Amino acid sequence: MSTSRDRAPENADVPDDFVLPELRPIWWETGVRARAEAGILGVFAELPGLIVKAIAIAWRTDRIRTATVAAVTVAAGVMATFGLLATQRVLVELFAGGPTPDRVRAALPALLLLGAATAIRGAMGIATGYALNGLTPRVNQEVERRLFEHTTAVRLEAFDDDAFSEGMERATRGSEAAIELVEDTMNLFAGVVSLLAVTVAVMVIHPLLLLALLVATVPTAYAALRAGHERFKSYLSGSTRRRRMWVLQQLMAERVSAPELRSYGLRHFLLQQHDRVMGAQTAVDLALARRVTTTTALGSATGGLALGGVYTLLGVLLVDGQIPLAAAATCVVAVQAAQRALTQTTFQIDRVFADGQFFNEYVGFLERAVTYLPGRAGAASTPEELREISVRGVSLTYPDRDQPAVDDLTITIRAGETIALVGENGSGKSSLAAMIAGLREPTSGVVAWNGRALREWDTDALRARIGVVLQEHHKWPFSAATNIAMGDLAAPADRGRIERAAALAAAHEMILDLPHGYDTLLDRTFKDGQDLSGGQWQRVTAARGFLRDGDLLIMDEPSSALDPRAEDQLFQAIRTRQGTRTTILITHRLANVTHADRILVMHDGALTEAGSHDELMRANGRYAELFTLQSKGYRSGPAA
Ligand SMILES: Nc1ncnc2c1ncn2[C@@H]1O[C@H](COP(=O)(O)OP(=O)(O)OP(=O)(O)O)[C@@H](O)[C@H]1O
Repeated sequence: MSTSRDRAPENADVPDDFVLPELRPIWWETGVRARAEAGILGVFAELPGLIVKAIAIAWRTDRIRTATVAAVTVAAGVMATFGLLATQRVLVELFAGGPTPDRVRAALPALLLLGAATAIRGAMGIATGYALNGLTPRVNQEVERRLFEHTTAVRLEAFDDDAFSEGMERATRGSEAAIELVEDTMNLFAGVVSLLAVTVAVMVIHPLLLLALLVATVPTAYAALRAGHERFKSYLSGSTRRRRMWVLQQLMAERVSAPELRSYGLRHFLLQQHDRVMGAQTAVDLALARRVTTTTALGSATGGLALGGVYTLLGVLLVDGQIPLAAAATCVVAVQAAQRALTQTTFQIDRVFADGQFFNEYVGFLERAVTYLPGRAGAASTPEELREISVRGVSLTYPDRDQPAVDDLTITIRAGETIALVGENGSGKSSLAAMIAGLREPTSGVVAWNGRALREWDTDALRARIGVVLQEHHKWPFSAATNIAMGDLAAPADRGRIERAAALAAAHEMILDLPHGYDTLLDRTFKDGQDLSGGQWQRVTAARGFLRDGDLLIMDEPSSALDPRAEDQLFQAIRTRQGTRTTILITHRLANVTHADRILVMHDGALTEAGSHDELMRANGRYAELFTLQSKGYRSGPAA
């Protein structure tokens, strides 16, 4: 009997229920979704509001360029009207009776006028492009800057709110869409002005021709909008498939999945899933191509028939002597100009609508972000050197959680003390430390620095006095030296200081061994970039905390990935702070906390024991139990 082990995974068929589950809707489809759902009438209803928004950002960013684009576009439209009227004049003269040289001579002034109008219009087109090219990068800068001013200032709580984090992703796309929205709006404006120009010219020549113009252009324009609608609808219906494709593409091409893909022989499995999803997508794309071709063909056919009708009407009017030959010929030119302007306009309407949705996300996000900005109680003052931190009746409950992570906790820490926070996973140590560091605000109670609540001090000045080495540290994509220097960017980057901080964290020798020493770029995404091991990263992170040399240093699990020698070196460095600087140390390696002035034991968010190592061992409580448990592992040798 053959078992699954006998079959090579390369040849195994993929069971149906292995297909990827549906992913949550993706932000970049916002515009598409809204466009597909709005229908053509909905688009027209929302368009004015979006246009006003686009003009408002452009105006705020650069009034001169915005006004230039608008004025020059209108002027170009006026030139287009002149051009058409001049065309008609030329034709009137050319179709008049008499010898040809005389007719050409008579048409010459109008011909010169036509040449001038065309040249000026061309120059204005260049001027609009120039002003627009100068405007959009500035819009981009302004919009992006505003976004990141908010994302870097909001309280950490914002990142716990799913809607906020998702909104941030969308807003990033929205900030890019701002340029497109401004460009689309200006192009739409140009299209509408061209249409108006043709309309005015045609009305001047003969009012009846306006009707002819409408009949000849509306079916094609409607077909273009409908085809656009079909495309959006099809795109939306393929959204789940596309997300699956996207995940599969990542899984098959990324560095992180590469080792398991090979060791479990997942190549065939993933390729088969890819074929399946891609096959379905291709079928949908082909069906769409058929529908779009039919719609545009129908539109063109109707437009062609209408145009035939218009030409017949022109013929009848001509024969009847109601319009001169020149006017009829100009009408033919005008219809062609109107069709070009209409193609531009319909295309831009779709784009303004779709890009406008993204920009709406951006605007909405900024409005929500304001509610997450840190509040201030009165004028904030600059904190003096730490004398005492008091935590009074502090609780913290995370959103969507019933149980508080920290529950009515009160402690006082005096300057120079080394405090160890210990307790089982999830007991609330990191949450408490985050509140002491001013990174999170308590749900109730107060954390005070020298007797005044943290929120009463200037946030930046307060944070400058605190160094935090986080359990979930960030791997900054900069050189090793910069990664450490970031601990105190206010001070000049001094290599000696950086190296001393690195030495305290057992990172100096290790960094010297890197290909470019302290200048080694710590990110493989970049050319010549290197990655570090978990423990090596932890040393760099601790060095950053030492460099800051704050009144208070909070170290959350700084040694979880360190080898015994590095760990010993790190804790010796922490001990040198004792008596002069304040340190809060969170660790599960209890052998490292025996020197602490006080050990605070947390359980389910509450403080259950406090005292020195000897006191807690004598008390024989939870700490003694955990310490004995851990030290037993070191004492007992291999089983006989
Ligand atoms: N951002 C968050 N959102 C929701 N709940 C959270 C968040 N961070 C922590 N928690 C929850 O709060 C509780 C306390 O977590 P905390 O990280 O403070 O514990 P800890 O004692 O530091 O744990 P560990 O020893 O594992 O680091 C846990 O139940 C955890 O699941």
